[in-house]
Amino acid sequence: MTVANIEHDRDGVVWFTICRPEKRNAINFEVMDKLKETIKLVENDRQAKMLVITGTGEEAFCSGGDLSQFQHLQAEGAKQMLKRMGELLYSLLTLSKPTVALINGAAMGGGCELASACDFRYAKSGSKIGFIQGKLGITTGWGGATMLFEKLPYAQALNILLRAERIQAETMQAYGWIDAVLPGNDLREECRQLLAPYVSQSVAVLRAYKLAAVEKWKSDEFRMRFFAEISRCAELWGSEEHAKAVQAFLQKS
Ligand SMILES: CC[C@@H](C(=O)O)C(=O)SCCNC(=O)CCNC(=O)[C@H](O)C(C)(C)COP(=O)(O)OP(=O)(O)OC[C@H]1O[C@@H](n2cnc3c(N)ncnc32)[C@H](O)[C@@H]1OP(=O)(O)O
Repeated sequence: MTVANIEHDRDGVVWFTICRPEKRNAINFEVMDKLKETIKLVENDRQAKMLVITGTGEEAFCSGGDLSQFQHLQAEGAKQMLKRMGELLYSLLTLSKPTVALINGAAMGGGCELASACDFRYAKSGSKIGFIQGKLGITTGWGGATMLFEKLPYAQALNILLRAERIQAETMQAYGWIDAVLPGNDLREECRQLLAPYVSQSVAVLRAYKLAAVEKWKSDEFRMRFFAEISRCAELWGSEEHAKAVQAFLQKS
């Protein structure tokens, strides 16, 4: 069974849908491979104008890293996993076409980092958003804090990270992280309507603006900060606090 679907629509939008509703669309290594393939495709396909990332089902957009798979990783394995997804989110952040996270339900942990790498975040009303890493005894491990500090006012970003709470989409819109809250009766159609003015532009125009926007993130200094965050998370991964929090979550659910 496929872990993610890749669809092209007639407007030039590529839809990447994580298909693991039974794990609330958690990201495992197979999802990473599919995401890598999709980012490359959108970057190189002359017909592709935009990328939308979403999840299957009503409950979750993405619940972050697959704890059932990643809990067994030793220090070096965890570091490699975090760096591998970090590279992917860095290439998503700096992609030369506009990107959207269509948040169809809860976004937790790394799910928030995936969404933070996108240019726009549209959420179904009532979705819960949680940069909850602090409560798991870790920090954002895929570059999420670095991206948050780029995209939100400093105190707002720090507030979200330090609280590590589940926050309603409507509140995250007031904080500036969500760009549009949608009713969600037909979420994809509601998203398509928001994208219509963008996809009426040529690929060349969309690409030129996107390149202007992401140039600042291509410096060595930015990459250094992005991957230093990942190394700090890797150091916390093997802590007793993290192991206990993951065990508690997996046993409860
Ligand atoms: C690795 C990178 C790191 C980072 O950089 O941030 C991370 O991402 S750490 C992971 C952070 N995520 C979490 O802590 C898990 C968050 N999940 C939840 O809070 C909830 O599952 C939900 C997303 C709010 C959905 O709640 P609900 O609809 O009530 O579903 P359940 O909680 O009952 O879960 C159903 C089912 O799915 C399994 N599940 C959910 N999330 C994960 C996950 N991240 N990894 C693995 N499995 C996950 C859960 O265990 C249940 O399984 P079963 O009991 O077998 O049905």
